[in-house]
Amino acid sequence: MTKNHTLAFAAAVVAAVLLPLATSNDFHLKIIFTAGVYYLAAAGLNVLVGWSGQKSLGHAGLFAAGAYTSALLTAQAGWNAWLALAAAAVVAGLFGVLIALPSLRVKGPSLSMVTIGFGVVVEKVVTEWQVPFGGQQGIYGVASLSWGGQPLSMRGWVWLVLGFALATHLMLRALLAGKFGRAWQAVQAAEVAAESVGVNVYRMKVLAFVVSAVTCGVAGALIAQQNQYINSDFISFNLSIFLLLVVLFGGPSVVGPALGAVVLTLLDAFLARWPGLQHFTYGALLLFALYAMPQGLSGTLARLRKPAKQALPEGAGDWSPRFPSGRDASSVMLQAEHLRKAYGGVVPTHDVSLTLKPGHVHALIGPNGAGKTTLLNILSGIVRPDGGRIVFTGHDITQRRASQVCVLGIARTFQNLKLFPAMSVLDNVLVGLHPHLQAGFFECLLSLPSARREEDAARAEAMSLLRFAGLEERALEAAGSLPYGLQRRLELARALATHPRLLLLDEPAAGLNPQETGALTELIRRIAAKGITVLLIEHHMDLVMAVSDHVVVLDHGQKIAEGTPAAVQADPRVIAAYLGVDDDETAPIDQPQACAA
Ligand SMILES: Nc1ncnc2c1ncn2[C@@H]1O[C@H](COP(=O)(O)OP(=O)(O)OP(=O)(O)O)[C@@H](O)[C@H]1O
Repeated sequence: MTKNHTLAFAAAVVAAVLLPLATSNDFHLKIIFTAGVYYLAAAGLNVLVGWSGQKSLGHAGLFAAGAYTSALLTAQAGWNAWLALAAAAVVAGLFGVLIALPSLRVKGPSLSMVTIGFGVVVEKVVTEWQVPFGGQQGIYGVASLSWGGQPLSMRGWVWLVLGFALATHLMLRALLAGKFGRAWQAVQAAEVAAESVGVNVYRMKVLAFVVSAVTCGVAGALIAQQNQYINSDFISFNLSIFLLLVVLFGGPSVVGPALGAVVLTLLDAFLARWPGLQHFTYGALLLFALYAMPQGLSGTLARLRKPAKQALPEGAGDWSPRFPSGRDASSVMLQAEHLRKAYGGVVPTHDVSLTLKPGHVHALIGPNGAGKTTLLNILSGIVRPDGGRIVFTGHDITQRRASQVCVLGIARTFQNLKLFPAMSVLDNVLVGLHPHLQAGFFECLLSLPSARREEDAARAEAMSLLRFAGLEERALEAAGSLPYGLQRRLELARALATHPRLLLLDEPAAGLNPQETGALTELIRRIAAKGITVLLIEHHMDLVMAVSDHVVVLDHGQKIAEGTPAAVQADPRVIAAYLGVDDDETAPIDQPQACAA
């Protein structure tokens, strides 16, 4: 924790202790309690919506799962109220898994649709089913939490919920500041890029959903136990919208849900006298938050504050790859055989075979539309081939997903940059280290010393890598604010952070000026000298000729030539493919511009 955060947190603890003592009016205490409960629900939902970028419109259903679990277990099965509260968290989490597993497999608005459906079904079930949910009358006799054998007073409830809120804040803050928070942000910014640096996007989305389900379930259970009663009036579609509004209005920072919960609970209490106005106001606020404050109230306030000057983290000596290959012309690092990919009538990969040797720099060239990027996508697991086989360091990776391919040691960059632009340069590189960080979910949530040590070591390593790539001074800047040439360099550094054995570069010099291209050539040479095998797609022939040991030429999805740069340069089939002329009309490729896209 920084000094500022420690002070702010200490102030919040003091306020949480004193605030309930400032009033004995039960109505006022209930408002504070309600704000605390909404904060709990929204804090988890913020992980899903604000951090991982998934929208849910049915979290009232998960609120209900927690509320009815605690109600049924205490009122009908006679469970201890504290145990029932824990069970509510578990049951809501299980519902979260059940919803997330199928709905997060597909892209687009499917999660929103499934969650709307879930919310509506839950509302109908608890309204219509007399047994066990008591129909519209609901369930009476829900046991209140007790302390020292006595049910909690209203003031006791407020202390309890504020204590839960502060603990939740601390845990989520620790979780979001580390590898999980970065991975969720990466998923939100560019799923394909996140997957290509070893983040299992699907698993991260499911995890975010489960976190949101658990906090919503606890919030629901607290409402049922404090009221000692629950019915379907608590669980309407409006609640789902309200929770989403708290998150969007508060903003996606760690304190956003707290700001949103306080402001909107007060507004809700104020507008209670005019129910007709309530929904109109929420709709208007939602529109206002979306259009005028895309970063929510917390983002707007943060922009007004002068940013604190941060010191650059220390590096950890010279950067070196963990799995350097010796240069060996007689062994094979990657063998691709008879690869094929068709998109309808277009066949960008047609029976392509390829051998990559450890420690070598291979180049893949060919005219526009020859199928180079498609081949790179297949090798990196982003596109599944229709036929053929790829064996990499003894593993058949033909049908593996990109994150698994990355974990085995293949990293890549993209023709069209895919950085995480709102994240810092340092965090972009730290996402690249994700597959090598061992700390588990609970270690990060509880900020255990093992997780903190690993995080410190990761930062030091990322700084060393940034120094290697010439980006050290830019470490704390937003990646999207770097000049284009440095963004390309950063994407390369992020790929290196995954500690690849094989680095795939898709047109790394695209859009660079001659000086930047020269610097990039130098960087690729240094990477190769460190023992990392490279496969490079490039249209800049001078770069290809300067760094490659071996060149493969594609045309119309087929391999038409391969060999040393000099041999390929003089090959009449290659010249014909580039110039689109007959073999006997061709001259050797000696002008870089002749091949430039
Ligand atoms: N997802 C897709 N759906 C349909 N067609 C595709 C898809 N991806 C690639 N193609 C087509 O496959 C062909 C090869 O594309 P690819 O991007 O692999 O070529 P390239 O050699 O990398 O070209 P460039 O040098 O211009 O980047 C093109 O005709 C392209 O339109």
